[in-house]
Amino acid sequence: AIDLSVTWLGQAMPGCLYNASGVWCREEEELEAVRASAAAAVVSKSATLAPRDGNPEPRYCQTPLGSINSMGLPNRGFDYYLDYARRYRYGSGKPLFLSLSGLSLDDNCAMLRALAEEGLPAVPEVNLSCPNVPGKPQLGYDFAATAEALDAFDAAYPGLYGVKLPPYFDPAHFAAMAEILNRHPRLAFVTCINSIGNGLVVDIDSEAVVIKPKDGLGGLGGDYVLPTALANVREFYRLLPGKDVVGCGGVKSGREAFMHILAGARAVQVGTCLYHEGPGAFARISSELAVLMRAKGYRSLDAFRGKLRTL
Ligand SMILES: O=C1NC(=O)NC(C(=O)O)N1
Repeated sequence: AIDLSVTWLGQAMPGCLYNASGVWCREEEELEAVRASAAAAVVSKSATLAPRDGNPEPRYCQTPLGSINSMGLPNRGFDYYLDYARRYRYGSGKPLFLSLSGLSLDDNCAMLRALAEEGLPAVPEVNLSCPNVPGKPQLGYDFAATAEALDAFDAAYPGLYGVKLPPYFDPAHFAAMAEILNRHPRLAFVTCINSIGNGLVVDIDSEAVVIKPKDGLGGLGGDYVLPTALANVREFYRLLPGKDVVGCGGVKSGREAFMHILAGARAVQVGTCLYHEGPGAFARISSELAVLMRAKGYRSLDAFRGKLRTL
């Protein structure tokens, strides 16, 4: 039989797939639908301290090659997701991750401290990479600010945590970021990647952009981002010994999930595809991955994780 289970962060997951933060996870009903599906874990929409309406619509658009979004962190506020984490059925064997995207370092630390006080099994995934709050740069592209933030996170939160990284595009940046991340032993995982920020999709019929915020600039997902996502997974898998890399970007079938794991991913998140297909995508992609593994003679993910061949 094919074993798709994953053991990490001191716990076991029944499979390797779950949602990308932001997709099918803003409302409790959505979170519960993911948990009830073949997804192996659940991550909540990035929380800010206070609830947020987010950016004006239209703010999401699907294209033949994926998606563009400038949601602007619409979310129910941290207390809503903390309350869900208090009532979450951890016995289901599916871990709960809480994505945090404070609008300031103080807000991120306040949320981390509040979570720590609860002593819940929920694991924070701190978002260093939202590209869509007007006027706010992606923290993960400011190395000094990231270094300062991680020191503050270590002081605010005693447990294991992860960060959601933006895509990097230069070996010097992979190295610089890895040097910072490797200073933090309780930073247990990085999720690569968030959307490729500030793309522009043009509709030639209307001769206009397709989303309203930022005059049409938004984060790209889907087929557009797969090679960049795989590069970030493979580079950080090599550069962060002892840490896990969660793959995110361009997964729409067993094939891309296989690629991410081959590149080193411990687990794999699904975003754009989930947005359109719904939580049924997890059973389909899992089945496709199992068929692929069987054809290749792999019985578990450990048999091929990180074994991408070079030439
Ligand atoms: O981190 C984020 N990445 C995205 O692509 N969009 C959301 C958002 O805009 O809320 N946040």
